[in-house]
Amino acid sequence: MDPVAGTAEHRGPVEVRARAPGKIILTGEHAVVHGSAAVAAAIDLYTNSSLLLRPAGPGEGGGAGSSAVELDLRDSGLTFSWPCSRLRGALGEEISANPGAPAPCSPDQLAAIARLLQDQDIPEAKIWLSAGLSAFLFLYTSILGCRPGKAVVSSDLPMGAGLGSSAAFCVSMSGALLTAAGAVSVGAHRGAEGWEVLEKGALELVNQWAFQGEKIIHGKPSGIDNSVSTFGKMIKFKKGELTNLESRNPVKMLITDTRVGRNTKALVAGVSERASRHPDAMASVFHAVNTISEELSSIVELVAEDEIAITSKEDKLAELMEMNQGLLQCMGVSHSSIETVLRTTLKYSLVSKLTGAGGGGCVLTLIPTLSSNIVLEKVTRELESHGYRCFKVEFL
Ligand SMILES: Nc1ncnc2c1ncn2[C@@H]1O[C@H](COP(=O)(O)OP(=O)(O)O)[C@@H](O)[C@H]1O
Ligand SMILES: C[C@@](O)(CCOP(=O)(O)O)CC(=O)O
Ligand SMILES: [Mg+2]
Repeated sequence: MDPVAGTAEHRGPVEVRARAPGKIILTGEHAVVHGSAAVAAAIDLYTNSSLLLRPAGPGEGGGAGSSAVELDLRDSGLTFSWPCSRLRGALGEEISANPGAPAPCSPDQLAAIARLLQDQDIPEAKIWLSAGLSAFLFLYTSILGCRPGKAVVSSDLPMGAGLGSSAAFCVSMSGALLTAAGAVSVGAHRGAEGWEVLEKGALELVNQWAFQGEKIIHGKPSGIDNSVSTFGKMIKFKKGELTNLESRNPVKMLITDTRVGRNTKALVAGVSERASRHPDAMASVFHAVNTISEELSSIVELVAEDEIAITSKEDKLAELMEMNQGLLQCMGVSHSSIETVLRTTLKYSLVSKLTGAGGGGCVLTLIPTLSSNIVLEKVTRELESHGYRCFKVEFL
C-alpha cells in the first residue's frame, strides 16, 4: 500500500478530510528520546479527521453551532463545543493564527486551554482524553484562530496502547487544519484508495505542527511517531534525522494488545528519572540500543534470496528484538502482562518485544516466514485466553 499519511481530500471549499497511520517500533523506543537510533514502520490502521469550516459569525447562514468550535470524537461517543467568543476571551492575546510558522504551546496558552477544558464535562473514566483535547485546541486555534468549525475524528487504533494513536491524531488533524487554512497543497501524485497526497514541503509543515501537538500529549517526544505517521513506510530515526528503509522481504508481525492501559508521558518521564539517578549505566543502555537499531536497520534492507537466507535474516532480527526487550526491562518499562506474552510466545519458539512506551499496551511477535499456520493459531488462542487481543498488521 502507498504511504498516504497526511493525505487530504477536498469536498467543496471548506470541507476537508485527512488520515494518518499508526506505527510499530521495531527497536529503539525510549532510547530514541535520549538520542539513540530507532526503527519504526507505519501500519495499515488509520486515524481519520474531517473538518467543516462554517461561515464566520451569526446571521451568515451557518446555523446552530455556527459560531463555535466543535469536536466530535466518534470512538468515545463524546462531543465538545467551545463558543468562539469563549475561546477569544480565554486565549485573548494568545490567539494569532499563523499556520506557516509552527511554534510550541506557551505556558500561558496551556493554562488557558486547561481552563477551556474545565468548561467541558469530561467523564472521569475518560479523563485521559484531556491530553488529546488540549492538543486539538492548540492546533486548531494556532492554525485557524477562532474560525467556527466542526471536526470529527475516528480511528482504527487502540488509544494509549503503543501504536502511536497520539501521533496519528496530531498528524491527521494538522493535515486537515492546514489544508482548510489553505496553507498546504496537494502534489500531482495520487495515493491509495483515491486519496490525494500532500507535497513534500506540505508534509514537512504537517509534521512540524504534529510534533508540537505530540509535545502536549507526550511531554518530551522524540518525534519518531509523528515522522513515521506523516511520511509513512519504514524509517530509521535518530536525533530528528529520518532515513527511509527499503524492507525488501516483508517482515510479518503479530501484535498482541494486552489491554493494560498506560500513558506514554508518565513512562517517558520515568525513564528520564532513572537516567538522572544512574546516568552512566543508562548511557550504556541507550548506547547498546543505538547499536541494536543500527544493526537491525541494515539487516531489514538486505535482500534475502532463498529460504535459508530468509531464515538467517529473521533469526538475526529476532535476536536483536530479544536483546532490545532486555534493555527495555532495564529501563523499567516492561509489565507483568508483557512478560506473560513473552513467556507464552517463547513456548512456541517465537520472539516478542514490547512496542511503543510499554507499561502494558502492545507487544510485537516476529512470525518467521516458514512458521506454520497451526503454530500461529495455537499461540493466538493461548494469548487470547489471557484476555489479550491479537491481530496481524500490514506495513505500509
Ligand atoms: N482519536 C483520538 N481522539 C482524541 N484523543 C486522542 C485520540 N488518539 C489519541 N488521543 C490522545 O492520545 C492519548 C494516547 O497517547 P499515548 O499515551 O501517547 O499512547 P499511543 O500514542 O501509544 O496511543 C490519549 O489518551 C488521548 O489523549
Ligand atoms: C516511548 C517513545 O519512544 C514512543 C512512544 O510511542 P507510543 O506513544 O507509546 O505509541 C516516546 C517517543 O519516542 O516520543
Ligand atoms: Mg503516543
